[in-house]
Amino acid sequence: METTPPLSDLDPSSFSKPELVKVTSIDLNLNVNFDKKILAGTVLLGAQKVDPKANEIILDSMKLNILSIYDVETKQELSYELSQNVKDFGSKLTIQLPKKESNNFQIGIDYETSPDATGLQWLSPSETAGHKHPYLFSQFQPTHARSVIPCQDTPGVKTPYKATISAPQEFTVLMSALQDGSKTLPTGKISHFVQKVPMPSYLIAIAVGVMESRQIGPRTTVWSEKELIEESAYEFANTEHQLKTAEDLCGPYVWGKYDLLVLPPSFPYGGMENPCLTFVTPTLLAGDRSLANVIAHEIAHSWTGNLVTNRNFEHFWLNEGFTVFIERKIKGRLESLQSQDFDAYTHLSVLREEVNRRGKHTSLVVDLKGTHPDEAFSIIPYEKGQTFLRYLESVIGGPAEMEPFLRSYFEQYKYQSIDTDVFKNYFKKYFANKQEIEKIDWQTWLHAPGMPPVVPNYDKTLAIICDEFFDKYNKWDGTGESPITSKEVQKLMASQQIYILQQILEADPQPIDKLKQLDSVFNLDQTKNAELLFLWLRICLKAQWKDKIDAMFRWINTVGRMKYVRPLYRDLFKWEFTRRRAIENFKANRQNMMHVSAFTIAKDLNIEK
Ligand SMILES: CC/C=C\C/C=C\C[C@@H](O)/C=C/C=C/C=C\[C@@H](O)CCCC(=O)O
Ligand SMILES: [Zn+2]
Repeated sequence: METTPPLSDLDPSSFSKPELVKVTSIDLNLNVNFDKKILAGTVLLGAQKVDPKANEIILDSMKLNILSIYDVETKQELSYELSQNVKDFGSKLTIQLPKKESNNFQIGIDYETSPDATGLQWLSPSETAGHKHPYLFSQFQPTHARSVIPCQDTPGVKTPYKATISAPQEFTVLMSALQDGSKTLPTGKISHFVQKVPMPSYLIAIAVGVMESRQIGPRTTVWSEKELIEESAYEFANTEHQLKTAEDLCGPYVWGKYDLLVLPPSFPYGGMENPCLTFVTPTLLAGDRSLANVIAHEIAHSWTGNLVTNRNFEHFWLNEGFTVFIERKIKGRLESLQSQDFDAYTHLSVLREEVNRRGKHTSLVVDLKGTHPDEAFSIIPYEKGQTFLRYLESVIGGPAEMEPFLRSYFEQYKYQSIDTDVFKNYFKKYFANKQEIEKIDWQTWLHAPGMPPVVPNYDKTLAIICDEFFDKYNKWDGTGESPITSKEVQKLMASQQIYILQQILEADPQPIDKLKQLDSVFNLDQTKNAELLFLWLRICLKAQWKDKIDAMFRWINTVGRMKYVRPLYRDLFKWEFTRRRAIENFKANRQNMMHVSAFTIAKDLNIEK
């Protein structure tokens, strides 16, 4: 009986042992039941012995109601054991393999999910924009696929998948796969999907809702509820340009379609790189395309993460650091090198805040034994990871050297899952003729906590303009006219306005009268830009501006994106005046949050279950 967190040599977050018998394909046939909030049906798993002596296959599962397990060929029932549930990691499912000559198996599992499956969010009509129909969406990264599918829930295992999903007639079903036809029957609608490219379980995704769509490019359709479809089509109109630029940088796009799904506001992340169908938060809908860099980020994952995948989440920086690095290169090519460097430079202060908050657990490669990846999640693998790659680029002679290397690395490791040593060795081999690589301190960069040991020499043209604005504002005593005017501010890019607010947030708490002026100059109470609103609310909280508290609670009760909600909850918790209300508000709303948000905010607020 397993009672402690998994401790496999390959993945400390999974019970599975693909080194003995590995899953080679997944074929789902599930019915969506909105009344019971469950998915029910069958999964057929293709499996292959890796160790010829193995006689069982080990899977991950979490709160699944397993009804029967059988050999698909002979229909013979297979005996299995489901271990006790280990908090946050689920249960180990051990299935005896049928005795036969061949090393290949087809195992059928009839099962149902639990209404509180951690990987699914079931929304009531009132939680959607249309207020008429329920909605279902998934978020499987890092380890929540096991709450929906009995599988080897480790990024070390990649498989193709197929799915047949039955849902009520008026609903659209979308998955991280290509659509393979659908038919409407009196009993409901049946949709078929096929994903031929092998991928890890965390990239399987499903959304079911009453939606509309608009084609916005030759390979891109944007989906959302009717209420957001026009805004979404406008906001993401540059997707094909971003995708083409990414192909120039990284090589051919192998996934066929690149669709976008704009989810209801409770979606916990900015975006999730589900293949063929990126999921995004509606907080990207700024009205001026200023937050569409998140789409470039998700596009970049089509190579970094989805094609070349971290072997387990201790090497998450291989997914995210590379993705931010490519995302900024896309921006560099589409806008300017100054914008590319501005993004990298200004995110150093976001990185610094997180490094200071987390202290010692801030290395690039992390130890996840006994720690759930959702708990370890932070901006560090993103920003420290991209800083490392930018440093490596400068050491080997710049983009003209680094970009061909990146293409070669993607080509070499596509469809595989790798760890940091694989990358390091490939880099060293590729640049073996360059003496400069001897000076790279791999140990410090990869394994030491803290800020990056070297900060690249970024172009600061766009940042200097912001520094001047900040200095004028900071030196101002708050009397008379504001030294910065709305006319001047409107001429700045949204990212520059964001950076100015970031600096104000980092400075000492501001007098409220000065903040009133700042509000009117930046038009902050009216802004549609969620980044600006987020920083504005934090600045107001830091100033202990009591009149703003109700607005803050209203926002954190509608928006689920953790990037915003977690720091705001932490700030509200820090101030004694709002602490109790923050805890009570969280307790009253946690059942409407996705599992990952409730799990991490509870930890931020020191609340045990
Ligand atoms: C050092 C980190 C170690 C382990 C973390 C592993 C997995 C992280 C897991 O919690 C899931 C992450 C999913 C991320 C999805 C999208 C993000 O890129 C969004 C970033 C924040 C945002 O923009 O809202
Ligand atoms: Zn990412």
